[in-house]
Amino acid sequence: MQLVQSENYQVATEYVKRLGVEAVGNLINTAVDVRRQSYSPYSKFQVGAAVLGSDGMTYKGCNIENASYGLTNCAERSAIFNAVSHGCREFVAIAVVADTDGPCSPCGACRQVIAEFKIPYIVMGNLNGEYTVVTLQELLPYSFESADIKTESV
Ligand SMILES: O=c1ccn([C@H]2C[C@H](O)[C@@H](CO)O2)c(=O)[nH]1
Ligand SMILES: [Zn+2]
Repeated sequence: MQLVQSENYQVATEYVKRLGVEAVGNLINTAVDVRRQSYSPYSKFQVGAAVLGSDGMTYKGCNIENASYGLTNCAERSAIFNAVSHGCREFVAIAVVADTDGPCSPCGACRQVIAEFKIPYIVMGNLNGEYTVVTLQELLPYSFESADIKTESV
């Protein structure tokens, strides 16, 4: 698949340089590949995600829906939970891909989980090879995090 950057081109180019063009391409291709495992009989909207761990491993995830719609797990959270289940808690970047017009953007719930693990770069793509990269700070500014919980004050 021919990859073409869209949206915040200048700043995204800098992020791609930091991550490495090959690493970004591998993450997108892995997300496209695992998207085929999507269990989405209700929305019929297939999503794939791949997260690169600091251990150098790539962990995959797809969206998994449920007859009780609210129990649906998005591809991004599936990928992160897969990584954590394998003992990986530190990450370099996450990619998400779906059949969207522009790059597919993570939902609010996934943004919060991405923030929990402080994943620094988020690669958003689609099946046409259009993609962009944003930082965690750009994706979810003013995030609520563990440091905000003061258990002593209870
Ligand atoms: O970034 C996204 C957006 C949506 N979905 C899933 C949830 C649901 O199964 C379907 C439609 O929202 O797509 C993801 O996995 N990731
Ligand atoms: Zn989500």
